[in-house]
Amino acid sequence: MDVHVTRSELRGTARAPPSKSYTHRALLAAGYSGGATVESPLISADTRATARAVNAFGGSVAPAGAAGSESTTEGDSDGDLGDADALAVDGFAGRPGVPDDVIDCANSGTTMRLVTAAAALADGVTVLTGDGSLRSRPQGPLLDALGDLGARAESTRANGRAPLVVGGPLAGGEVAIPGDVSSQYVTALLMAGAVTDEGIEVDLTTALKSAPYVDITLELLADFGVEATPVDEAGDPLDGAAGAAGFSVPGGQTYEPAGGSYAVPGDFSSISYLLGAGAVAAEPGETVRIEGARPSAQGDAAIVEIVEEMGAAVDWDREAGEIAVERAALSGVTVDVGDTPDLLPTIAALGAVADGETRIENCEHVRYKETDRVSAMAEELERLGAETTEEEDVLTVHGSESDLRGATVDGRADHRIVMALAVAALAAEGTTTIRGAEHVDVSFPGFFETVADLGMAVEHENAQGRQ
Ligand SMILES: O=C(O)C1=C[C@@H](OP(=O)(O)O)[C@@H](O)[C@H](O)C1
Ligand SMILES: C=C(OP(=O)(O)O)C(=O)O
Repeated sequence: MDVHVTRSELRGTARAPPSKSYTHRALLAAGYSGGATVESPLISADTRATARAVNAFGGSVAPAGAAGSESTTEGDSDGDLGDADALAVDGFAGRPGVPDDVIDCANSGTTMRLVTAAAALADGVTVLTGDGSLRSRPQGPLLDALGDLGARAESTRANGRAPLVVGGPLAGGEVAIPGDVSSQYVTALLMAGAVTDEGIEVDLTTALKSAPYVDITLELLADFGVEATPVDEAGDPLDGAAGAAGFSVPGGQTYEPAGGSYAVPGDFSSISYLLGAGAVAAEPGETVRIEGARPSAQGDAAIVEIVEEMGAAVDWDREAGEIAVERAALSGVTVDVGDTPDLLPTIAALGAVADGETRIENCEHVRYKETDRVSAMAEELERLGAETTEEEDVLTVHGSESDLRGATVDGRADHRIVMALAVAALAAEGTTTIRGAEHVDVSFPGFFETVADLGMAVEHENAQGRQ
């Protein structure tokens, strides 16, 4: 589906969608438990894939309060989760069953990594696959780690990519893994390790990128009563994942959230587009307000400071969970995205609108996402008239040389590229057509409706024409 975005001014209040990262973990943790309710979950294409996996392992995920609250669907289905504001999860109590069918992780890297480690606990074989994008992403280090721990963990094409074949059961042990490809491997091993007999010690062979995502895992595990600890070179405990040399999770633990339920906070990666849109296009003298922005372990909350550093007036009431932003003339910044890869598209889009140079450093791992987001943003922003320079580990957007004008851009079948281009389109002269806009369904299903409510001039085009 194409959308046409015309330069426009925004005002008003939007609500951030719930966090994708927390929702994946909460659904799987509830699956590892005897059962739990997940309040205010994100229901999107990616989190439905995790719900399907929980069902496939013998659990069930269904809207809470729905008649019977039982999944009435086949084991590998996500059922009809609708837009439920709570999900009732029946767990498989630490022992995933052998799925009846292949698990389709669709477009979701988090699902594939977390579910691969869960599959290694089952007494039998699980097959996992996904869409073309997911089948091109690296799984090798996780497969090697599970293999070293004694599980069967193979890529059918022997290229470290899905389809994957995983067989257990895994008892636990000590294993080495690189930290600079994906933090999701560590998250996967910690979540599964808690229900092994022996526990798992993870030694990092390279420094951890995307470390705040492991902090999200540690925070959620603690809320489910599960202990896991980052450690330094000497094996001494650390407060957080930053700078960790490894992680330790004792086995034989039980997942159980206090009060039987877990509430998902708002998503700061999604907030980055709303905040960016406000900074670029709020009506002069007016604010764009974003609700659902309570502090949590999310590294992507850094977008608040980044937008401020670029010159926008931002007021974050942490207790109320509300951010207000006013438009300003933005200037370029230098940002290290080692901890915050998902912010790269947003920062690049803001850099194209800003005056001066925006340097986005430490971004090699951003090439391993739904698409190579470094190249994707460099090329698509150029179509809008921006100048960019791409190095392996750095993306530079030369804002002062940019005079953005509407054009047809390709969302690359990647939700974050689509949303970031929509932010840039707000400042481009005339109308920008974004191809593949439906992919926002991966993390922010109501994105275009939400920004239209704030005043973005947006028209959808499907087979029936413009709407
Ligand atoms: O664990 C998570 O929820 C995620 C971790 C990050 O991936 P990497 O650890 O692969 O960088 C991030 O990019 C992804 O969107 C979500
Ligand atoms: C990379 C992302 O997610 P995943 O790794 O789960 O596909 C993302 O949401 O930007």
